[in-house]
Amino acid sequence: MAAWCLVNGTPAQGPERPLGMEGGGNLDPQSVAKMPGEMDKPLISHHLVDSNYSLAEVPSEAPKVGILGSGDFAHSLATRLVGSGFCVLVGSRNPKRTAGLFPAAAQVTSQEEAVACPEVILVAMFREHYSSLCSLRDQLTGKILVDVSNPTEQEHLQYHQSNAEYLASLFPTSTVVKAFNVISAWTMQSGPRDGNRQVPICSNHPEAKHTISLMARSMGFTPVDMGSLASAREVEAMPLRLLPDWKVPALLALGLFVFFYAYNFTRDVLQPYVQENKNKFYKLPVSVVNTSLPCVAFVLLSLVYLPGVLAAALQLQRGTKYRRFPDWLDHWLQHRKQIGLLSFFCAALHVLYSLCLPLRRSHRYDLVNLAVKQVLANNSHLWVEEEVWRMEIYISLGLLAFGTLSLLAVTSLPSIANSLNWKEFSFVQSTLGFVALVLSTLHTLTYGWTRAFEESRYKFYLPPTFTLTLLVPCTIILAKALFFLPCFSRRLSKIRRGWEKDGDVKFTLPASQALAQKTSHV
Ligand SMILES: Cc1cc2nc3c(=O)[nH]c(=O)nc-3n(C[C@H](O)[C@H](O)[C@H](O)COP(=O)(O)OP(=O)(O)OC[C@H]3O[C@@H](n4cnc5c(N)ncnc54)[C@H](O)[C@@H]3O)c2cc1C
Ligand SMILES: NC(=O)C1=CN([C@@H]2O[C@H](COP(=O)(O)OP(=O)(O)OC[C@H]3O[C@@H](n4cnc5c(N)ncnc54)[C@H](OP(=O)(O)O)[C@@H]3O)[C@@H](O)[C@H]2O)C=CC1
Ligand code: HEM
Ligand SMILES: [Cu+2]
Ligand SMILES: [Fe+3]
Repeated sequence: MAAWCLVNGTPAQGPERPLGMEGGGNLDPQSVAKMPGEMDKPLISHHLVDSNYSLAEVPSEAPKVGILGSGDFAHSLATRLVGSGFCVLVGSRNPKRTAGLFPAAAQVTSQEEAVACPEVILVAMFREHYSSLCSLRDQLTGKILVDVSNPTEQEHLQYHQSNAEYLASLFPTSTVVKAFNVISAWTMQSGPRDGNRQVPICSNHPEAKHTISLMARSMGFTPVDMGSLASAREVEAMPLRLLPDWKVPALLALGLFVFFYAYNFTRDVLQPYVQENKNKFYKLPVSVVNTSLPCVAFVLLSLVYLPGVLAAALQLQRGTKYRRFPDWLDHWLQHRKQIGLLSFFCAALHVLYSLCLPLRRSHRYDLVNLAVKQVLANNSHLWVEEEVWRMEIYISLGLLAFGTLSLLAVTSLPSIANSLNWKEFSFVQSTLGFVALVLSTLHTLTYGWTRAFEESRYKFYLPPTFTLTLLVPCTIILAKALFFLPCFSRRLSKIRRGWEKDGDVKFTLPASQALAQKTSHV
């Protein structure tokens, strides 16, 4: 379109073209040639570092960028851009008042002056004030306008047109690019420390998008192409979402905690109070929490491995892998990472709480009281062999389970996950994760021992808490064992290689591969 042709009057010189500044002729070839490789070095461009200039004396050949607005975000943008070697012009309705707030190198002037020279203008204002810029329309013709705005949740619902598209409709002769809205003023000012913050960018003009991508890159961000300006609404919704993938798993964990806490409160505090008139309220902060947390961790861990079993069962029953799983299962499969990490978090808290159990004063009083009782009863040696073994074993199994879970948690860090190949990652996540589930189950079983069968353990007719948690994991372990039987495992591996029960394709596996499949999957 015409607007864009004006900006990019000269033909492209290759992918590392400078920031669309060639039109103005104020281009520094050296700094441009270095740009992509300089990301890991300080972001101040060479002439600012090497010279004895004060920052106020920016060489005139630095690429020029205009900013409209003098608020918080404008200030952060100006600071970052000056630090990245740009010549910044800030356009304010009241330059005298605001000039003192900006770095000396940024020139604060009237709006008209700020947009006269630069080819790129960042609009750091709120949507409702865009229309006040209409008097600048002629001067903005052919220039790139960058919309950095974030709508509030209410605005996002109220307007069907994104802020960027609205800006584009006000300035049909300019090119509008959506960028930088996901970055907070703080990050913008301090700079991304790991040089890895992503900035989604979209525009209807590929050249303008490319220009702003290079600009983002030289500011230390990683541009992500989001396509045309029609995506702006989606890009504007991004900062409105609060940890979207974590919402359901976190609510699930919270719900389980509330349930188990109420259950344990009823059994361990309410029942003694009501039926035996004993005051056990001291158990609320540590004891009841440490009976609830491990149950949450254990249930969440089994919920990580249950959907895999359900998926396999469904495939076996349907006799094909070419039918979509139901939505709930699909969604569940996709949230296993979050559920698993929450399980790890609860398990880690359980470990810390468990280690602190003997530190409590209540525990010391219990010990002393027991000792006094022993003395009065004239018992010199208290040692129940079975109890000793039970505890040694369940503690050890708990430690092993937690160690294995830690491995899973570590490999889910992106830096570690990226260094593993697919097979290694799935060995840790799928195989070791299942081992962790088995170890946790054994830990819980040895902790529970015969208590599930003792009538005195049923408070208010409620069974001991751990019995509630065992059903799902035991089902999973049984199902996995079942799928390991040759008749099921052979059928499952055939299905996963594309065989269909009712299909025309007859599929047979080479014997050696059938064996490998059997051991790798279930
Ligand atoms: C502390 C912790 C951290 C975790 N971190 C991560 C993480 O970073 N990333 C992550 O993804 N998960 C993570 N998880 C979740 C979990 O470890 C993984 O999802 C794990 O791979 C699940 O293993 P699985 O054996 O149940 O399922 P999978 O091996 O994924 O298999 C699930 C099901 O998918 C189907 N399937 C498998 N292969 C095929 C095929 N070729 N064709 C068709 N269908 C197939 C089958 O029905 C199978 O049963 C974490 C868990 C924990 C506890
Ligand atoms: N703060 C942040 O962390 C982030 C902000 N953003 C976006 O950046 C934009 C600016 O945000 P922010 O800097 O925080 O807001 P501020 O309120 O601090 O700044 C807005 C600026 O707009 C200018 N302006 C121009 N015309 C008008 C007008 N008619 N009425 C009022 N002000 C006008 C003002 O500058 P002057 O008086 O000099 O003309 C004012 O300083 C918003 O769209 C926001 O969504 C995006 C990402 C992060
Ligand atoms: C270092 C590792 C661990 C240690 C030292 C440990 C220790 C303990 C202790 C001391 C108890 C008894 C709590 C009480 O007296 O109320 C217990 C119970 C339990 N633990 Fe662990 N544990 C560990 C790891 C785990 C892990 C990884 C899980 C599962 C994810 C787990 C699940 C449970 C469960 C379900 C109970 C039964 C809770 C109840 O019903 O009272 N533990 N553990
Ligand atoms: Cu054009
Ligand atoms: Fe979701």
